[in-house]
Amino acid sequence: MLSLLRNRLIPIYFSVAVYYVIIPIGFVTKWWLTNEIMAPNGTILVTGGAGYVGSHTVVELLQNNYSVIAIDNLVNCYAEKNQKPESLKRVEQITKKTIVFHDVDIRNRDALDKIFKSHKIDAVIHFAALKAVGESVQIPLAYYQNNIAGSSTLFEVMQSNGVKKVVFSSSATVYGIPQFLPITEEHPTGQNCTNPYGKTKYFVEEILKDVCTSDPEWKAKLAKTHLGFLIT
Ligand SMILES: O=c1ccn([C@@H]2O[C@H](COP(=O)(O)OP(=O)(O)O[C@H]3O[C@H](CO)[C@@H](O)[C@H](O)[C@H]3O)[C@@H](O)[C@H]2O)c(=O)[nH]1
Repeated sequence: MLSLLRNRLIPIYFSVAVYYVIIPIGFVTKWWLTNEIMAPNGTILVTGGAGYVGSHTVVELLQNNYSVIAIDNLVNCYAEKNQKPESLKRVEQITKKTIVFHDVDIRNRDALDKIFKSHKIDAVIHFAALKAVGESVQIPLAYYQNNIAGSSTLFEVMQSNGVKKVVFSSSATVYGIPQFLPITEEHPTGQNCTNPYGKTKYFVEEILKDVCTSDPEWKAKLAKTHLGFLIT
């Protein structure tokens, strides 16, 4: 009797338990972990991905198992001819992962559209912008063209490709001269912007608010940073 149990029944019950209980629990747990606890690891387009904050963000994304497509027009970073920007080469060294990179200007609608059509992009983190306060006073039109027209083109291409999630790298300059301290998310924006750079960030925030109001599928986060630190 004992040997029948040991030799036949226990192995059979054990196999049935593995097949019908343990393996399904494993699959359900994996599904639950990937879908409920961690956000599904999708593909993020990072504009201005070769810049200071952009490249650090790319490191975080890769280390958290997102795939990254970085675009940059190289106006404020170094790259040898036909090569990835130096900052992204270093990100690849740190993370031991590969970044898809396109040398593209966000005002170039056709090039942007091609990127959205050739990759399955889940969301965009938008850093590409001119960002020097003093320079923006001297060449305001360049700032309005790059930062506002560029962002608007990017959002149009996102919309026409059904990508409606964006994190926008704004700036604490949208608060202007603070009306109270510490500044909170309730602090008014755009009232005392002291320079064209800050105004471009304020206008793009307003564009995104209007887009989200017009279409509830759009989700936008406005990250206001100062000297690389997230303020609100
Ligand atoms: O039209 C443009 C303008 C700039 N860039 C690129 O965008 C990146 C911007 O990065 P960087 O100049 O290093 O600025 P950061 O200090 O990283 O600025 C980040 O943080 C600022 C707030 O502190 C935001 O205003 C900026 O949008 C955001 O990129 C650079 O690689 C540029 O080459 C573009 O691709 N297209």
